[in-house]
Amino acid sequence: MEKDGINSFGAYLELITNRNPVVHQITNFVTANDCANAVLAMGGRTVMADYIEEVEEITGAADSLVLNLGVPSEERLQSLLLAGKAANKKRIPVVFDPVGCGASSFRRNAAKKLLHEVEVSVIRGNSSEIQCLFDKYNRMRGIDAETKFDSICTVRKFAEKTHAVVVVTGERDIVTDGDKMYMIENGCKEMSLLTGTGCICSALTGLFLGADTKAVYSAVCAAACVGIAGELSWKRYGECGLGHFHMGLFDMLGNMRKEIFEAEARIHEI
Ligand SMILES: Nc1ncnc2c1ncn2[C@@H]1O[C@H](COP(=O)(O)OP(=O)(O)OP(=O)(O)O)[C@@H](O)[C@H]1O
Ligand SMILES: Cc1ncsc1CCO
Repeated sequence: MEKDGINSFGAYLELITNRNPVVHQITNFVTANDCANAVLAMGGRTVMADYIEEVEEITGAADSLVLNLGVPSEERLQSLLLAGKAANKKRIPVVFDPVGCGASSFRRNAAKKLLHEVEVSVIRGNSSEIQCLFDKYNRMRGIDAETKFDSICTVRKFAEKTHAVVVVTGERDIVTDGDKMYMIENGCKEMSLLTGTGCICSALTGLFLGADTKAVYSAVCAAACVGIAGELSWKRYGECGLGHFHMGLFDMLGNMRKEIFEAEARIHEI
């Protein structure tokens, strides 16, 4: 496992269990429960609120904010913007998950507006979503990734342009802050049979950020944790079926310790 510049992943896991950061997530009804339980399993706390009258106050009391575009509406977009701006004012780190951002012009415009008005620390999406955000491709039929995003240079440029850490998940996850670039090889193909593993990755990025971990390491740790949990759960429960595999993810996230992480993580600086 590559460790240059990453002093101790174990320490980042311990930061979470010592601090129990509160992650405010404005997310979608498809995956909200999984995102909440993933954060709890790893030792964090979470709150989900999107009513315009309370969203800034609740953001202000959190350690990090995750903005997920999964089921957008005009009202929810207002909430995302208000929360994002409240977080920026208090220097609370923000993760943006542009779920299905190419699926409609409303989502595309919403994602653009959000990136324009809110300073985000990390953007995490699948290859189609990141492609769409970078204006390389504007066409997408659904929510999940369809095409391979293989231009490492484009991801790096996107990070430079947005001053955010950019994460592209998929068979291999790519994380860059525009300078350093990491590849995470954890995960298994069966993870795409469950909806929400990407949303969980974004939620856990918020968790590491909320424990004061540097953005690029937060993103690397979160991607590796989800991938490891997926692999271990499939190994243990795959033969039972997708339901057990799904629940097993939370068992494995809950059991994630420094030793397991360091034995299982396949992280390379590229
Ligand atoms: N073919 C694969 N092989 C290994 N890991 C995979 C594969 N496909 C997805 N993953 C893993 O699944 C997780 C989610 O990645 P993915 O790119 O599928 O997110 P997503 O499309 O945004 O998901 P969702 O929208 O369902 O939340 C990541 O940890 C990723 O590494
Ligand atoms: C399937 C789906 N539709 C809106 S959000 C979501 C979960 C994947 O992010």
